Amino acid sequence: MARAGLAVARLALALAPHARSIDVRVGHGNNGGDGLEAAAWLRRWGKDVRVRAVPGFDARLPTDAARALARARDAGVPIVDAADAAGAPAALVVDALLGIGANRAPDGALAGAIEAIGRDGAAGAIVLAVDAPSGLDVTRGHPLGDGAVVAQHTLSLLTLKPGLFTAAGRDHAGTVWLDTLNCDCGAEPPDALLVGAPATRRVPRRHAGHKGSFGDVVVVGGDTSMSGAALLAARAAQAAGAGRVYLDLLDPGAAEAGHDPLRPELMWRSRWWHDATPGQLAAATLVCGCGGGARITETLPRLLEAACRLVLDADALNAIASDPALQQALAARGARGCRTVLTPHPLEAARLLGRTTAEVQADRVAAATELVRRFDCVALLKGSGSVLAAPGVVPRINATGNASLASAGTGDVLAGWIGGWWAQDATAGGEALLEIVATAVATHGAAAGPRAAGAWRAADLVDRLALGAR
Ligand SMILES: NC(=O)C1=CN([C@@H]2O[C@H](COP(=O)(O)OP(=O)(O)OC[C@H]3O[C@@H](n4cnc5c(N)ncnc54)[C@H](O)[C@@H]3O)[C@@H](O)[C@H]2O)[C@@H](O)CC1
Repeated sequence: MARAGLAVARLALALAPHARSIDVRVGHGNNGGDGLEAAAWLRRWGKDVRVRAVPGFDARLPTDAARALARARDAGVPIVDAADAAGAPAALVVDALLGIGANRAPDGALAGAIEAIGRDGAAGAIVLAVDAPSGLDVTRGHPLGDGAVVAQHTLSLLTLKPGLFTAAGRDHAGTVWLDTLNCDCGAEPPDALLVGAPATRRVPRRHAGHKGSFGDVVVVGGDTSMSGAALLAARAAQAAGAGRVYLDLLDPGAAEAGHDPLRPELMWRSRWWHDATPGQLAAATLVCGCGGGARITETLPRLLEAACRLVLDADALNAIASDPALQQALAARGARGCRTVLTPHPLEAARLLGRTTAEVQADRVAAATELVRRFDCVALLKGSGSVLAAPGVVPRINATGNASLASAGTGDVLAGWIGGWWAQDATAGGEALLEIVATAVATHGAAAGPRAAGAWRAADLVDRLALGAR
């Protein structure tokens, strides 16, 4: 706790070196103890620090935290009631109300203190949460009650927690920092791992390569009035570096157009899904479902049967969710050595699992893992902090991207982008396939830029991805 408090105080100083006045909001557990230790350090360093504690906190403090309280008092830190609003507003607020011990909806004085931090933040204070924003379920990433602290920074102690990175977690945690406090936590198996930025391509583009060396992608989708979704996926597959990209539009009217004037490199096919030989189906990487509408359903029995590498998105997932025979066909693919990547958003995942979207969002890692268990696939559950799961592998959480990607078509771009990467590394399965998808998701999110500013038009996003892929 002493080390944790020092780490919090150091980060507070680094984040807000200008801050003269600092409020430390303290609860009745060890998280409060960390806050008290930090308050003592900041006071020793000459800051105007106040502890605002929930009523009766001192009677309930665990032993270490009670010692921290004594140290804060010895350092001269004033300790006032959480509801006491006297004094100038603080420039920095340290949230040490509840940490990983939070296990139910805060109420009473604790809920009031969480609201007060919200008001401080709205008034311009920097909010630094100790270990977890108070009131957040740090495993699953959602508030336990009506509200949880919204911090600009969270200092995670010992380990990172999945709920800081997925569901609503990112909106509450802000920038996440880690201090392991010099403890070796490596012995415990992780619940999930963060996706890291790829250093290099797994498969280099050799000088002696040609277009046939970098894989074929076939995009099957684009029912009436939705051909744009399939076009975006095809353009993204090409931007990823696939050697040849084919577009099989299901809307006969749109297919007649025969080419994409902005990307004439794309090759248009009609009913390829029906006419391709088993060898062609086995050789290509299929991206199926983007804007697929009702017509996608008739393609699925053949593609599930014969396509060796299949990315299933959007309407393909909806069609499978409503048809037990297709579900069986999907689940049987793995045993034949056929690989599948599912890319559902939470509603599509809910349909596949026969649950509500809220149930999926309540535990995103569990939902992705369940998709893998049922369908023997790699599952990518999209949304803030996309979760990736594959058989026998620790799930991953992607930390790139932001709400500028919340616009129509960016999911189609992602499906094609994944297909384009996979086509170049066609033998990958298992963990290697998970890494390919992780890389694709991380780069797709990173292309959004560091902050959510406005919204990306999906076609612009493809151009940005293409630049980054070179
Ligand atoms: N080895 C460790 O576990 C370390 C723990 N540290 C600190 O200790 C914290 C965990 O401390 P605690 O386990 O004491 O838990 P907290 O301080 O997070 O919460 C205190 C207690 O409040 C109760 N509680 C949970 N939800 C509540 C609610 N809604 N309303 C009222 N009471 C509620 C729980 O019984 C919990 O034990 C960490 O987050 C971290 O800040 C650090 O000092 C580093 C080392």
